[in-house]
Amino acid sequence: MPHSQKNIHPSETVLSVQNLVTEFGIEDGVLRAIDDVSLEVKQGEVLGIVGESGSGKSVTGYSILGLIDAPGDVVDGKVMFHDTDLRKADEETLRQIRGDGIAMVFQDPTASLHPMLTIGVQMVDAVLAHRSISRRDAWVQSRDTLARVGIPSPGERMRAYPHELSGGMRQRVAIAIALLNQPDVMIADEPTTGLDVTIQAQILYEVQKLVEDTGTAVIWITHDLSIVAGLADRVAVMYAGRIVEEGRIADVIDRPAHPYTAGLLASVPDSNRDRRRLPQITGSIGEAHKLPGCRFAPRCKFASEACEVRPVFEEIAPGHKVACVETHRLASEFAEGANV
Ligand SMILES: Nc1ncnc2c1ncn2[C@@H]1O[C@H](COP(=O)(O)OP(=O)(O)OP(=O)(O)O)[C@@H](O)[C@H]1O
Repeated sequence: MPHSQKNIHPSETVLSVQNLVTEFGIEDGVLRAIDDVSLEVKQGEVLGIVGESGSGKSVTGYSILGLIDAPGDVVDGKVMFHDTDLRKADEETLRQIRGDGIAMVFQDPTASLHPMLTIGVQMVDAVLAHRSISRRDAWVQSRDTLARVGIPSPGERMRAYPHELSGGMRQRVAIAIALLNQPDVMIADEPTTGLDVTIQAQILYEVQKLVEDTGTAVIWITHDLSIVAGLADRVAVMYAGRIVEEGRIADVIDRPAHPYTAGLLASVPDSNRDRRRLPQITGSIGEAHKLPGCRFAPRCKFASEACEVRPVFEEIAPGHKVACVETHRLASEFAEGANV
């Protein structure tokens, strides 16, 4: 079916993650890399997952797809893809769903491309792994998908080897391969990091168009809030393995309710807003995974004794959730700022 003919049902939840916990055995015990993570995406929706290095974004993506290997293990939670519980699915079902139902684009495009095979051969094989169509039709579909992600002269690029393409082109090829079988969900893990900002913007624009045309739901993982600001419908902010804030992108950007989100926003250069009143964050995640209470407390200017208990992740406005007992102090700081 051509992409544009796919029926889009924007209210349909395609992927739902409930209370997911993934741990790694490490030298001095167990690291709970993600701790009670819940999220969902609907058809045609873009969810951004944002947080600094070590916050658990990639582990979330890998856990969804059942790609966590020893010494790691998904120890609790549910991952529902439509009606299939992926944690209970057998290897054959998972293999079919990976690529065909949920596709992942990894941080390093080179890692997912075979250096000795042309782009065309790799794409055609990826189509034929999931579809019984002729090689010629698979070739045409591959070429058209390259064109959709903005690759010029796609027929010629099909005959090229990965090393003959620039980093930006290779990344587009990786995204095209992920989209080849019209997956219901694409999980993209920092796929534009390291690319020139103009090329990043182009790729984001093309992804947005694709989402509109095909209804593919996208989970876009990044440490850069400004990237999801222009791309996502909703955003989940992660810190040391937990989601600390989630909501519609405009709500989170205009009224951040967690001091960590406010700190991330403060680091985004934005000439249209006065960010001087936002609390800057210093330090790093460090040993935060070991804290039983709020893991951000050691870096938070609003921290109090109340933060020694794990904050409840609760709704503060329709569709806007936060895990912070001192969020009112952040809000009053904003209010004071508005009066200056
Ligand atoms: N194979 C592993 N063994 C032990 N710990 C791991 C392993 N993979 C990830 N972790 C730990 O899990 C935590 C979350 O890592 P993750 O890669 O998901 O973070 P991230 O937010 O994606 O960061 P980055 O942007 O650097 O990729 C980190 O503390 C990391 O050290």
